[in-house]
This record gives sequence, C-alpha cells and structure tokens, in this order.
Amino acid sequence: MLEVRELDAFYGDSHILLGAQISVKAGQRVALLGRNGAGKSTLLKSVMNAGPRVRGILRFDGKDLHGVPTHQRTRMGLSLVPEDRRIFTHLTVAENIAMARYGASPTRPAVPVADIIARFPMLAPLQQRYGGQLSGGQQQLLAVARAMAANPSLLLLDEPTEGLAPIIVEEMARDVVRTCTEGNVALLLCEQNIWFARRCTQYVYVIDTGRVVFEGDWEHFDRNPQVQQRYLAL
Ligand SMILES: Nc1ncnc2c1ncn2[C@@H]1O[C@H](COP(=O)(O)OP(=O)(O)OP(=O)(O)O)[C@@H](O)[C@H]1O
Repeated sequence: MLEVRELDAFYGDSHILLGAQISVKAGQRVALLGRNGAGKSTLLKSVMNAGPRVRGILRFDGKDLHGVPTHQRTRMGLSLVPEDRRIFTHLTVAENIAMARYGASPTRPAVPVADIIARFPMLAPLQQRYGGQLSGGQQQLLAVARAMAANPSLLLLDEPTEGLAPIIVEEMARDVVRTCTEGNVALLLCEQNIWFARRCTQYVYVIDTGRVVFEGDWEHFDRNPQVQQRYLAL
C-alpha cells in the first residue's frame, strides 16, 4: 500500500532524510521509532506533501505520489494527525469531526459523526464542548477521531501520546487498535512511547539521522537490545 524507497527529504538546504526505506501493507500497523530530530515527522510530512521537498520513490496503492497535492492524497485514503493536532478551538467536538467531510470524495465518503463518537467513547459526553475547552489528551483523541472520520485506508499518527496522562494513553491505544482493526485501516505511527507503540503496532522501523537502521517485528526488536541502546537510549 505505502512504498517509500530511497527517499531524500530537504528543508531548504538541510538534507534530513537520506535514502529512507519503509513499507506498510494494507491493514498493517507499523511503528516508526527514533530519537528527537531523527526524521520521523519529516517522513510523515513527506508522505503527505506537507512541508519538505522530496526525491525518491513514494507510492501509495501503486500510484506515484510525486506532484499529487495534499488534499488529493487525503482523498486517496491518507490521513495525517500532526504533532500539533490542529483542532479548531472555536468549533465543538462534533463540528470538528464533521470537518472531515471536506477531505471526502465520492469513492471515499466521510464517516458519520455518530459512528465516530461510538468508536471513541471518551468523546461522547464532550460532543457539544468547544475544542478550546478540552484537555490536551481530549484534544489528541479528537484529532485522531477526526482523522478516522475521513475514512482513511492509512492513518499517519505523529507522536499522539506526547505529554498525555497514562490513563488517556491507554484509552487511546485501545481506541486506535479497535478502529484500525474494525475498518482494516493501516497505521504508520511515530512514537517515543515504546509501550504505546508496542500496544498499537505489529512491525517496527527505527530511524536515525534520516536513515532506517532497524526493521522487524517486536520479537526481533526485543532480541536486539543494542539497537535499543544505541538509537533509542532505552
Ligand atoms: N521546517 C523545518 N525547517 C528546517 N529544518 C527542520 C524543519 N522541521 C524539522 N527540521 C529539522 O529536521 C530534522 C528532523 O526533524 P523531525 O521533526 O523530522 O524529527 P523527529 O524525529 O520527528 O523528532 P521529534 O521526535 O523531536 O519530533 C531536525 O534536525 C529538525 O531540526
């Protein structure tokens, strides 16, 4: 489904990704781990055409993504929750979720708000509350719920647990796994929280200074403590 090969990414003259290679299969849930500044967000943004200039192979469902604008990538089934959430603070929770219809297409209609709320139970009592009145954790859940309302086939999540209380992290892990599994939605998750990444995904990539330095399932990851110490400081 997503194929990234020999991907270079640049901000101006800064060369951030150096030949990065990852792939995500339909319905597969994949973690991308790495230290601060390793290039995780840059990779997600490259997939969405949301900032860096890129060179290399970038394909989604067999289609070359070069030159495809961001809104079109959303209509193809890609949905990104960026690190800063981008919640509309002056709209209610229900209205924020309903905004997903602007990314919909005839072949990929938005999921009704009520269906999304049913999948994210913590949002049910908050439906009429304004985005700006939510806690950080509630805002993050809302951002994930809104991304799912766009009916993606691949969800890109950028460090959703940053700064969240453990109880919300657990709730989010449950909601993410359930909604991805029920809808056969693939996941590409950038994380520093290994517990959450392990709970949500089946396969792991580790990235360091713009290069993929490890890939494998979690068992393989556990058998390589040197990778964890060297690249993740675990
Ligand atoms: N808009 C930008 N312009 C210039 N350089 C940038 C920009 N965004 C990120 N960078 C640089 O690119 C490198 C990779 O950043 P990136 O955000 O991809 O890392 P990350 O692995 O997601 O880290 P974190 O976990 O801290 O979010 C860093 O050195 C960062 O300073």
